[in-house]
Amino acid sequence: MEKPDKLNRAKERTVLCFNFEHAKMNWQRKLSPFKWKVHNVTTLSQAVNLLKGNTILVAIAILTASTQKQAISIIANLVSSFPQIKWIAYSLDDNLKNSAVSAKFSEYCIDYFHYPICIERLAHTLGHAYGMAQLQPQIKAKNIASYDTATLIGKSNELRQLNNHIKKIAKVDSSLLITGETGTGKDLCAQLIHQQSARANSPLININCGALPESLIHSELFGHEKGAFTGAIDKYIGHIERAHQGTLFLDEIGDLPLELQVNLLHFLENHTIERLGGAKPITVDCRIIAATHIDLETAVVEGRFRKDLFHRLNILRLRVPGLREHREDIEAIAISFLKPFQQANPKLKFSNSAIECMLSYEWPGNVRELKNRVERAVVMQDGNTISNKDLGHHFAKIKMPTKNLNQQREDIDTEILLDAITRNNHNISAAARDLKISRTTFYRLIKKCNIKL
Ligand SMILES: Nc1ncnc2c1ncn2[C@@H]1O[C@H](COP(=O)(O)OP(=O)(O)OP(=O)(O)O)[C@@H](O)[C@H]1O
Repeated sequence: MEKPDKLNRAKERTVLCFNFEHAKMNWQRKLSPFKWKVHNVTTLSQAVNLLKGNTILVAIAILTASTQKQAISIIANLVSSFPQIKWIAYSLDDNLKNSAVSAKFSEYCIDYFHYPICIERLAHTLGHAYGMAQLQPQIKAKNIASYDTATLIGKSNELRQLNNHIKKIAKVDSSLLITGETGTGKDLCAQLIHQQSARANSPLININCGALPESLIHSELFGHEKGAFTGAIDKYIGHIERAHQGTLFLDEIGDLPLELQVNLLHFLENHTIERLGGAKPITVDCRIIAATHIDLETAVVEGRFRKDLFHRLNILRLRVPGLREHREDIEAIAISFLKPFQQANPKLKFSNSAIECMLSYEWPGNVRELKNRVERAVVMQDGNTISNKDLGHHFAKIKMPTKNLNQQREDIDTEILLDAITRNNHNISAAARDLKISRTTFYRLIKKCNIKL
């Protein structure tokens, strides 16, 4: 077994932790004594973005009986695109019930654990998997283009305009503020701007200001020197410094505590930072993109956000529309979210009722909600067709609009006309005679029912 003390001098290794359960588990704390750096992801696109930018050789999938089907489908996709990765499955249930699906795990995973886990054994398996993966010849990830999630799907005027603005904004280096409701695609826009900019070959560092614990946020952003505070056993390079020559994306900027807003403003004005406990300023050259789903102008008026920082960030502005503002893109976006799952099951599709429900829903959680609902529906559906019920409780209750009398009459007329046309080998005069109506009336009805001859 690998003992933490023996690993003190070992190089830190990286493991991807795909948490299908969104369960709160501090894997970093559990595995750091064994010199593992843990990257947590909960969605396919997060995993792909991470794997595209990092050499990761081992991954753990955390699942339960209810998420195993979704998990195996996603792992199968990731294995075909990133074959270098050795997967280990960890079930939070004591056993996986669906034997057909669980058998698949032996195809894709080198080991399987179930709750409760022995962390030393897991660390041993991870070390073994890492060593095995390193012995493989360098395999280049394939099919990555098909996973290139940094694309805004949609042909509506709103998205066309958004893409145009992105192109223009990518050409310049000024600070940018992206606004829009939660889940609209602000993060995706920041990725696109970075990719299309002259800084594309340098890092895009993404910080969620709302997700960092307040006690850590200063050292996470600005870094610290060894011994700067109790527990600072090593020097730590902060996120801002790591964005040197690239782009720094400050998500949920409205959540940044006021005292750190001062430090950030200082950086924006001087392009220098000081690590905690450090004496000398360090110059950092990076483009700043900030995003918020709250109204920063109101936050300024209410004293929750510094006016001077707001003006520094708000040099360029990009508003991402809510999904209900570009409904015509819903179907195409939903189909794009189904694509990764169609690699495992090519017959998978949406029913007409599912599409109609998606088109009429308000989408308060925007594209992210659509994505989550599609992933959920893939797990819930029984055959190959996703129904409105599979999309969630709310969708099961949506009553499909009933057709009015005229529409129903038109349906019946269409059926009768088509039947007569087929019976009479497409001879319109004969079909009209058959129905005891004139040719003119027949043609009028064909036009009314929109039948293409
Ligand atoms: N037009 C689009 N086409 C395809 N995928 C999209 C589109 N817009 C958003 N997405 C996807 O929707 C998900 C949510 O988008 P994103 O994380 O960028 O939203 P956000 O506005 O930054 O959310 P938050 O405010 O919560 O940070 C992501 O997986 C993103 O790739």
